[in-house]
Amino acid sequence: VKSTGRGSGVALRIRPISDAEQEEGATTVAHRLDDQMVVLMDPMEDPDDILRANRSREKTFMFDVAFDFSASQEEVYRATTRGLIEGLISGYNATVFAYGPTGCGKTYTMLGTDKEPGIYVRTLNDLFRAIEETSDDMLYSVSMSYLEIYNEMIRDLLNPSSGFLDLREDSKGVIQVAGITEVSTINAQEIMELLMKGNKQRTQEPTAANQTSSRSHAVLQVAVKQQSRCRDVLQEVRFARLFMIDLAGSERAAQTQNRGQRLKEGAHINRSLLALGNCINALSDKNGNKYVNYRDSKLTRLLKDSLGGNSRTVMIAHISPASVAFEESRNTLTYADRAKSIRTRVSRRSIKSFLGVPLKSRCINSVSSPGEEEPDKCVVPHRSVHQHHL
Ligand SMILES: Nc1ncnc2c1ncn2[C@@H]1O[C@H](COP(=O)(O)OP(=O)(O)OP(=O)(O)O)[C@@H](O)[C@H]1O
Repeated sequence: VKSTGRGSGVALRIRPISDAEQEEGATTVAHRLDDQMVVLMDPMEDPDDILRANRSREKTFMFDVAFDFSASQEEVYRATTRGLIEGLISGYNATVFAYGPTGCGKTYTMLGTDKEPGIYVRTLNDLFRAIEETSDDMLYSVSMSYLEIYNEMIRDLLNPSSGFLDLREDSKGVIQVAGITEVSTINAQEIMELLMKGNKQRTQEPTAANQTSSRSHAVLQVAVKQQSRCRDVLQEVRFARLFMIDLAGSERAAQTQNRGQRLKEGAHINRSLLALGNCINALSDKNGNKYVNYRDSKLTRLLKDSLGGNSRTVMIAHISPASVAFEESRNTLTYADRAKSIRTRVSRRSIKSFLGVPLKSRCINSVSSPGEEEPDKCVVPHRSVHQHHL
């Protein structure tokens, strides 16, 4: 399997067809052709229509890596996320997104089940192992937090009673969630229990498309601080953050027959997804002179340092193989296809310290995003690539 490696990339996962889809009489219209290619067939077009048959019935898409029902959780983890760990413990930020319509397997990929744990736990296990291997020379501290963004409000999934939390910029210019619970356990079983419990706190409501549809974006944040054990030289304290994000369903509000509250949620969900898409679009601009508007949503503000020039970004897009999901699958494939050009320049974020005492300077961010000094001005209109969500 070709891996997204240590860099950025886009993966596509087609989940198994569900019993409900089969009962509806759905056929399979999305197939993985090889390690990278996926084909989607339009179920509405008449296969006997010779004139049109070869023109529009099938569309193929190519990704860094493609999975179908036969892929194990371990395979998906290895090909998409494992390669980010080495960077993380060397001071590079990274972000992994699960994107796709409701019920297509985002939570399955990220959280998974007790028997088939997903990317969260596999990543943390490997991170702790990697840290142990280098702990003779380096001193590490790892902390985790788990939050949701629902209707543009942030809630602590490890302590939901704490109400809505604010984003703040700390003295080093790093965006933090004020008052969030930070956990530093390294026991995998404990972590899984915490995350399962936290996930149950996510705002879920039935939509016509999915009985337990997640209406929020769930964000698992892992912060790694690292310092050389050698105390008699100018030391460097390195910080890096990994965000693993289970996005809310990307489906159109209309498709789920949502009204009132659901529609409002749809608009907010779209606001974050739209802002995310616009940021990715601007970041992937070949000339690098597009303004990246992180301020448009809570999600992109939180991810500012992890999407910019300083980070690796992996998107895992999810689709159903069923004919009944054709429209959504096509929209998702198109969105993911456009996200493919995320190719961020990576630099290491660090602050110097002397004899273990950190200097109170701002973090040195050697690559700044274009236009960053003028956060409220949009210098280039964004391409409207995500209109299918509206
Ligand atoms: N690759 C897979 N293998 C087996 N079962 C899967 C797979 N992907 C998804 N499923 C099952 O499909 C159902 C829906 O998946 P899941 O809850 O992960 O969707 P989702 O995209 O997170 O939806 P939402 O946006 O509503 O939260 C679940 O029962 C899940 O266990």
